[in-house]
Amino acid sequence: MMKQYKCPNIKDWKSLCERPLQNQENLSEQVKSIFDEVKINGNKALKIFTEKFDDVILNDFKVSQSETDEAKNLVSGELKSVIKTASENIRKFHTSQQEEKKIIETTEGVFCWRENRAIENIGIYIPGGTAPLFSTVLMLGIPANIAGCKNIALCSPPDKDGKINPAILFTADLVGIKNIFKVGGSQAIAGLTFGTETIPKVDKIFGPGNQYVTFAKQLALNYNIAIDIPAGPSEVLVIADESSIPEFVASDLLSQAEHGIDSQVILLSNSERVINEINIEIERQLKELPRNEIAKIALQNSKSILLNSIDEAIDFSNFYAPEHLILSIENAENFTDKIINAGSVFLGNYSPESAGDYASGTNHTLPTNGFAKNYSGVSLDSFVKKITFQNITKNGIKNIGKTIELMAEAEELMAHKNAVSVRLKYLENEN
Ligand SMILES: NC(=O)c1ccc[n+]([C@@H]2O[C@H](COP(=O)([O-])OP(=O)(O)OC[C@H]3O[C@@H](n4cnc5c(N)ncnc54)[C@H](O)[C@@H]3O)[C@@H](O)[C@H]2O)c1
Ligand SMILES: N[C@H](CO)Cc1c[nH]c[nH+]1
Ligand SMILES: [Zn+2]
Repeated sequence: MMKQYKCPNIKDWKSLCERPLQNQENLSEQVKSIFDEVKINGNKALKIFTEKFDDVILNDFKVSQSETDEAKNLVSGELKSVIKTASENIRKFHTSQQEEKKIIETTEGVFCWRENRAIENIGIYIPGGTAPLFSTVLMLGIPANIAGCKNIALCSPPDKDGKINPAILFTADLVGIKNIFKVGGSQAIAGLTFGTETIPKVDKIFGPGNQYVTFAKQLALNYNIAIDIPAGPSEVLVIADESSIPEFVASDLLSQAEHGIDSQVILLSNSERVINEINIEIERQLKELPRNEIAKIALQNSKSILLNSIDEAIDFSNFYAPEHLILSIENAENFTDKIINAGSVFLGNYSPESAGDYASGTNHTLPTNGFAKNYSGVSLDSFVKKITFQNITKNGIKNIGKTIELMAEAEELMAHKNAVSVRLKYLENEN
C-alpha cells in the first residue's frame, strides 16, 4: 500500500522527495573495498565476488561464441522479431540525433566548428539481478553503433548456472557486440575501470543498475573513467486528474514498482476521488500480478499525494525530478513547457511508460534519484566527444588580433599576447 499524504505544506516537500536508498555509508564502504580488491587481484577477486553475490563459481568470465550460438537457438522466433522491431525504432530515433557539421565565421576570416569523435573503448552494463534487461542492450548498443564506438565490452551478472540470459546474448549479437563477460554488480564496474586479465579497461561506462552498480559507476569517476549518468533504481511519477483512467495509472505505477525493492512510484492528483480509485486498482492488479513480491515491497516506499491543483502537482514534480513522468491529465500536451526536471515524459492516457522502456524509440537509460535536475538521459551524444576546430586566415588574425592582444595583456599573460603580435608583425613585413 502506498503512503498517503493530503496537501502537504511546501516545507515538507523535501522529505517527501527522499528516495528509499540503502544505508549509503555501508554501501560505499562495501563498494570501495570491492574496487580495491579488483584493482589488486583482478580475475581472482571477480571470482570471489561472483561466488559471494551471484552464487556461482566461474573460472572463465568471457562468453564463448558457442554460448552465443546456443543462446540464439533458445530465443523464440516471435521474440526475435519484436526485438528487431524495437531496434528499428530505437535506431531511427537515435540516428535522427546526428548533427551536421556547421562552420561558423565568427569574425571575417575566423572559422570555428565542432566535429564528433566516437569514444573508442566503452563498457556497457546490462542489469540481470531482478530481471534480464535485454532491452538495455538495444538502448546502449544501438547508439554506440551509430556513433562508431570501436570496442564495446558488455558485462552482465551470470545466473546460478553461470549463464547469461539467452535474450541478452541474442540482442548483443544483433547489435554486433562480441566481447561479453559474465560479471555483475560493482565488481563488473571495477573490472571495466581497472581492467583485469580478461576484462578490458574502458574509457567510459554506460548502463543502469541497482544501488551497488550506480555507486560503483560514481566511484569509477575517481579513476578518470567517464560515466553516462547515475541511472539507479527506477522511478515513475504520475500526475492524474479526473480525465485519467485509474486502471491505466495503476498499471503504470506497478510497472516501475516491479523493477526492484528500492524502486519508487509517486502518484499526484488534484482529486481525492481519483487517488482513492487508483489505490483500489493498484490493490486489485497487484493480486493478479505474477511475481508481485518486489512490487509489494516497492509500494511501501511509494506515495500518493493530494495537491491543490495540477499546476501545484507540476511544481512538485519539478522539485522531485522523476526519472519518468506520466501526465494523465486533460490536454497533457499543453503542459510540456512547464516541465523543467524529468528524464522522459509520457503524455496522455495512451503513452504508457513501458513503451519508452522497450519500443517507441526513446532511450530508457535515464537519470534517477533527482539527477534529472542536472543530467539528460542517454542519447547519441553520450557516445561521442565533440572536438572544436578553428581555422584563422591571414585576414582573420588581422581582424581579431588586437582583441586577443588587449585581453592577454589585461590578464598579464604576455606570452599569449606575443603569439598574436609575432604573426601580425610578420604579416606587416610581408606587405
Ligand atoms: N535508471 C535507469 O535507466 C534504469 C534502467 C533499467 C533498470 N534500472 C534499474 O536497474 C536495477 C537493476 O537491478 P538488479 O538488482 O535487478 O540488477 P543489477 O544487475 O543491477 O544488480 C545485480 C548485481 O548486484 C550485485 N549485488 C546484489 N546484492 C549485493 C550486495 N548485497 N552487495 C554487493 N553487491 C550486490 C550482484 O553482483 C548482482 O549480480 C533496478 O533497480 C532497476 O530499477 C534503471
Ligand atoms: N524502466 C526501466 C528504466 O527505469 C527500463 C526497463 C527495461 N526493461 C523494462 N524497463
Ligand atoms: Zn521498466
